[in-house]
Amino acid sequence: MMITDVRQVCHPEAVRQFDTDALRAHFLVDGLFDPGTIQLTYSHIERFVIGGATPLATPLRLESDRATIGSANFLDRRELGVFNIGGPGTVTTDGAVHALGPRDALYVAMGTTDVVFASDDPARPAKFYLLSTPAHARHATKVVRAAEAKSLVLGDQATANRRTITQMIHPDVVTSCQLVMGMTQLAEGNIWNTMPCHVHDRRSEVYLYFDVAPDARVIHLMGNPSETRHLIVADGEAVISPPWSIHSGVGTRAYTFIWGMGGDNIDYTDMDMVAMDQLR
Ligand SMILES: O=C[C@H](O)[C@@H](O)CC(=O)C(=O)O
Ligand SMILES: [Zn+2]
Repeated sequence: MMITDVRQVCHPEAVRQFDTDALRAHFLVDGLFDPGTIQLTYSHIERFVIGGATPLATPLRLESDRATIGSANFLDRRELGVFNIGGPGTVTTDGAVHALGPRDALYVAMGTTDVVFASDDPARPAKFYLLSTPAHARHATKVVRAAEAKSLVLGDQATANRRTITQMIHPDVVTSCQLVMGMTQLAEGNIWNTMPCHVHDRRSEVYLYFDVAPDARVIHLMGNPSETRHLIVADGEAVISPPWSIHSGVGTRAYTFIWGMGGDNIDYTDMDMVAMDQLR
């Protein structure tokens, strides 16, 4: 499988000059859930691979790309987080079948040679969101059900950011090398995700927005706190957040997103809050 979408690292001083098309070309990832395909984007930010697998009647196998990944199997030196945002399906890792219902996740260990995605019903396909980072130790492959993960309810209706944060690939739930992932669901009538916002220069992050109604959008905020930019994001689209960037968003109505991080530590709370008067 050839990975044709490769994103380079951008210096924040360069990003200041980007127009809308350039910002989207560098930081927005769309087309992830093209039915019957696996889509992969390689980012030199944290060497994330961001992907979607949407199997129909034929199961789909995750293959490496020697030129991009540099190893025979995709996970020879990587770990993988899989979140199912579609109908029920299975992920088979080296012959072990893991059933993933809607919103369930799977941590896949480094060194797994064979990963196959399937849908239970092609008429209601599973949609597997994939996020992979380099890894240097093998930890156990583990299914994480949303109901069994760690949940936090944050924010208030008055500030329109009442939301449930479910920490799924998190040190209290599953052991990983550097990958930390979870899901944040906005309560009905709430639209802001993380605001006041933060940066964490030690780690980069990717947001995948979903449960976005066809006629709704999320205005994703990025950039240096004093030099913000925005991306208008539709359902099933992801945004790469460099280490120097804020990552926050406001929807035209409630939505859900999966956040995933890689970098220098796995401490979810390691964030540098940005004071409101620093934002421009
Ligand atoms: O570093 C942590 C991440 O930015 C997210 O987990 C934030 C988030 O889900 C939220 O506030 O709604
Ligand atoms: Zn963050």
